[in-house]
Amino acid sequence: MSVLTAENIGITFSQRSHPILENINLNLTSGSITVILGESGCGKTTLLNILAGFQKPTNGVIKLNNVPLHGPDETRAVVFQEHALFPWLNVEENIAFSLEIKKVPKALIASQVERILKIVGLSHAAQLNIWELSGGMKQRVGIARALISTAEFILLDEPFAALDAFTRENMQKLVLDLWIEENRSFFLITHDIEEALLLSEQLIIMQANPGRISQRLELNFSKRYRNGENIRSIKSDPEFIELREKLFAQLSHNIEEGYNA
Ligand SMILES: Nc1ncnc2c1ncn2[C@@H]1O[C@H](COP(=O)(O)OP(=O)(O)OP(=O)(O)O)[C@@H](O)[C@H]1O
Repeated sequence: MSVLTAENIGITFSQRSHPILENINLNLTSGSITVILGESGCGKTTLLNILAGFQKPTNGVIKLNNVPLHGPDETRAVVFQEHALFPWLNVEENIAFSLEIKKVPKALIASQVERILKIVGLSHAAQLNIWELSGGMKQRVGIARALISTAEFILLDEPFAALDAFTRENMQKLVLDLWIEENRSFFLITHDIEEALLLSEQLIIMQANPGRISQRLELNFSKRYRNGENIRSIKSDPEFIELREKLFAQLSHNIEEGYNA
């Protein structure tokens, strides 16, 4: 089992006097699903960039199985909020791109792409151009590109922010299905309290100025989905609603405190 660890992560940007992140400690184990929830500007994307190896922290270290990591590598793949797809390539070419670069044999690429298209429900759209896709389909291509890699850790930065409520719930279902079927670790940033509650085994709540972890919750709503309960039934459960309202009140209090600071 692999573990990606953030140890005492802090970062201060040179043009700012105060730290953006301070003393962040995290453990992501393979097969787990972790969600980060926090107000705008508390440093969620910065933390994801540090975990991905795109950004170097000022303090602390990212480790994989206790070995320090010093940049991006094949163990971590990122799905961005903006789909970051290549508009001049069609759906299957976008998904195949990273394998083409590595000069993987054509037949192997074709079978991998076919497998991943099936997993994300896009087999019918393999030949479509990117501009012919809906927002949800584009985000499926983004996820497919991460899944075709061998990355054990899939890091998703607010992947569904731009989607309507129905498509969003469809995508939440896709993430849960992938988590159940693929033995990988998912780390997802969201602003959406319902999404955070539904998708996380480990829910990390962050506060701003400096960005820090204010709370960690172990939740079982995702496990209830794994055990066969449907998403609407979970989201309308009184326990879910009570926790949603509690977190809403808590986060709005944090934001008001931030305004008054
Ligand atoms: N490279 C950088 N240089 C200077 N400041 C930066 C840099 N990257 C991020 N910041 C600042 O760090 C803070 C945290 O930004 P970040 O995007 O990580 O927050 P966030 O919680 O993801 O926000 P949102 O939810 O709005 O996307 C912001 O004030 C941002 O302006």
